[in-house]
Amino acid sequence: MPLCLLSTRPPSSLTLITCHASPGALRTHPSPPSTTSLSLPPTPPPSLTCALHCPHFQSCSGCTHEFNLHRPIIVDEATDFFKTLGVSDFTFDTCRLWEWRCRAKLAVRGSAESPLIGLYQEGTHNVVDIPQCKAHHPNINAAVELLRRGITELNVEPYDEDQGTGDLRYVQMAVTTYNTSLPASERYRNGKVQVSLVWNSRNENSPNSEKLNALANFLWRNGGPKSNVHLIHSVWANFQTSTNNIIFGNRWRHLLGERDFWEHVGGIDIALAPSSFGQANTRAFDILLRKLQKYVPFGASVADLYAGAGVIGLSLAATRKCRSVKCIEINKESKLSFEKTADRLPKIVDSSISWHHADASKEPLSWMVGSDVIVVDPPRKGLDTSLVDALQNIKSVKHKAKSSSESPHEVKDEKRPWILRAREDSVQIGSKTTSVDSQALPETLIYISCGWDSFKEDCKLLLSSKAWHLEKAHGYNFFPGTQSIEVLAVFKRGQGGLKKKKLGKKKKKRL
Ligand SMILES: C[S@@+](CC[C@H](N)C(=O)[O-])C[C@H]1O[C@@H](n2cnc3c(N)ncnc32)[C@H](O)[C@@H]1O
Repeated sequence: MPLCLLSTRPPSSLTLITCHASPGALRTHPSPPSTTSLSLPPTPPPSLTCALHCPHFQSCSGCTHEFNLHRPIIVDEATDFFKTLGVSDFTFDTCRLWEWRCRAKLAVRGSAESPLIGLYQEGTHNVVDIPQCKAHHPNINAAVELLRRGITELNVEPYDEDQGTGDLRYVQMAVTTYNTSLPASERYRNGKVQVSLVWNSRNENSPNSEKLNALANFLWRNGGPKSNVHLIHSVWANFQTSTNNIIFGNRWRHLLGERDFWEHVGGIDIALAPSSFGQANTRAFDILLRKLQKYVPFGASVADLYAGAGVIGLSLAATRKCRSVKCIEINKESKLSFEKTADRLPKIVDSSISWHHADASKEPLSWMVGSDVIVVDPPRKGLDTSLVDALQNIKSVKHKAKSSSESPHEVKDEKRPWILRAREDSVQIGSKTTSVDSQALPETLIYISCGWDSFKEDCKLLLSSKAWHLEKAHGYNFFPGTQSIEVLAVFKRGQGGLKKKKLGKKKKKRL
């Protein structure tokens, strides 16, 4: 009997919705338990075919609903929301339902004899072990089991939050599914795991670093290329001694395996350092990127705000032959990954590409003016207020920009420290002389959101200003098992609906 049937939680919806999961999504689900009965069991209702079937559902906080994974209830709300705003063709892509998570940050607690590696129980700091997590890529679960063995055999003490003692605090597991020596159909299943051990010490010279090296060697010996099952891509250490809730410290060390971690999404090879933001659902992100590309005109100039390692901007540079791409990101650690990715773009890409270490909320207009398309992909809390303000007042920018032929970030006698810092940490790739109309205002705003509530607020604010209207919206099942969806919304400048109505009236008069 599937474990979900033992659950005391009611199904999240009593209505049975037809399962629209693509065959690819369903194929990856573990086969149902074999039966000794000669007669075939009745076909399960769709809610069960698309159910989580995870033994940790009751205790783990990672998933919040276990039925109808293909269609979180929030999709109905999103469909209605967009309809009231004039977009009646909102689409929702089901994506992969199980084993979708290629990036996980897990707490390590308990004892060396009995380690707990997993997520906190809802509302507590008690860690729940999740060895059979159904959301994880299977090789994350396998690497977690290997780590568990290593901790026990080498007597590595997990972190004790109350005392501030112990060695291993967290582990980040990131899977690369890009291995060109395998046929494409086998790459996902054979993903390799980059393991980052978050170690409770200042640096690699601290007294407990021998244990760190021993643990890294254990993982490499038993999961590296010379082991029976090659599972581990590389091992990294991050050093963190702070008592707050921030997982990573500032110091990273590459210990074993390949230094560079490559993935292939949005038509390009991307490098991702463990310190840089990476999307957890690689395959769903690829589907979203391919849709996004269709909304960017060929040859456009693009500003990619909240850019991380610049994956979106660089994918657009390559696939839409953009005139220029400007990526703005607050995390300095993403710069190196951006440079590596930009270096591997096809040689025919002839855009002016730059990455800026900057806070997008400071003088946001200066990043927008001169671009045809703005892409924003903020964290869950949504856009910074100053950015919403700037987008709302975009029309009034024209004459301000006219007073200077250069963007504020280019001014020669600049004294503002954050702009000077941003300049120092910036990277320019390709020619800077590409002709960009420095006074042009963006015509398209593409908003990618992982926070539905904040998106709704930002969306209402943008539309209320009448500076933008909503043209299209798509949803993606980035986090099956939860009520979160990823949204791709396309806004166009001005009041499209009103214009159309006026146009309609004129036509009628002529008739
Ligand atoms: C959801 S991630 C998106 C990253 C990237 N677009 C991608 O898909 O890989 C949000 C990014 O915004 C960055 N960020 C957060 N606040 C920021 C700010 N005020 N200015 C610039 N970047 C910011 C974070 O460091 C993170 O890399």
